[in-house]
Amino acid sequence: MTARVVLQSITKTFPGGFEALAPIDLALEPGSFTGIVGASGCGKSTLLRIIAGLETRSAGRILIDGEPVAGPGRDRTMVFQDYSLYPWLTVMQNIRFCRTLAVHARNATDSDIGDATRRSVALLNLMGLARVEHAYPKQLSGGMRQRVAIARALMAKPAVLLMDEPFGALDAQTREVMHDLILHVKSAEKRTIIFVTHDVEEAIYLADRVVVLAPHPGRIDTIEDIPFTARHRDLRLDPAFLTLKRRITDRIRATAGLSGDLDDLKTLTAPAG
Ligand SMILES: Nc1ncnc2c1ncn2[C@@H]1O[C@H](COP(=O)(O)OP(=O)(O)OP(=O)(O)O)[C@@H](O)[C@H]1O
Repeated sequence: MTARVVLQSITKTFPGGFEALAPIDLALEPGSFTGIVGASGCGKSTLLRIIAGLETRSAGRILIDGEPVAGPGRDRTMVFQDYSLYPWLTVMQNIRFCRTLAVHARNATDSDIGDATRRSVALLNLMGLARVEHAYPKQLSGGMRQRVAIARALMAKPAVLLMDEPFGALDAQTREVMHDLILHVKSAEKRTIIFVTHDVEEAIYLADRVVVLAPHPGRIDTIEDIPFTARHRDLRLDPAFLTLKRRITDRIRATAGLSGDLDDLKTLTAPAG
């Protein structure tokens, strides 16, 4: 299950009058993977939270497969940087938690329970967690915890998966493993994915489209279609990849009012002689 997501003139002004988002218009095709990047404070998380229904919008509409949505719904789930797992539950119990509540609330049949069990086992395998099914979050590495959080987010078969800096707290090697895992999830699960990150390289590697937001107020600056069809380790060293990375990084710096790049800075600050 996947969905077309349309943002129509979404704005956000926080109480007190701070304009975080100017009108944002964006259409995301079913099964697409959109990376959102931009300078710190440009409104990436605010936009994602509005799509999730965790933050109110000041104006505009969100359409999921043509239907306007207000507030959170099971069609959209979110993965945060800090895992937000329940420490007193095992890996499997964490993955099943929301589903267990939903099943009890609906006076579930044996068939509902059977479906939920099959789904959680499939996700456990998909995320490479079978070995740690009975472990508690504190016994896991950061990468493993984030796998649990992703599996939990996928449990309800959301049409839209929202990810806010999900790998921001992980070391470089673990991030690379997670990148390939999330691409595997994308091909296995076919969700519409929106992924916020500070890391331009990560956005290009994962996404088929990268949206650059400009700050003050947050608005779309540029949209880059990512032309690479296959992902592999060496892609990050491909000249076309590096050119794209440079172009997006330059846009972010320009929108933040930084004109020179780091090489200029080194030249300027290098000792004379
Ligand atoms: N509850 C709030 N009340 C007032 N201002 C807020 C609130 N939440 C966020 N902001 C402001 O809105 C702007 C956008 O914040 P947001 O967290 O969405 O940016 P971001 O691009 O995700 O930032 P970062 O990259 O640093 O995580 C920032 O200037 C922030 O200070």
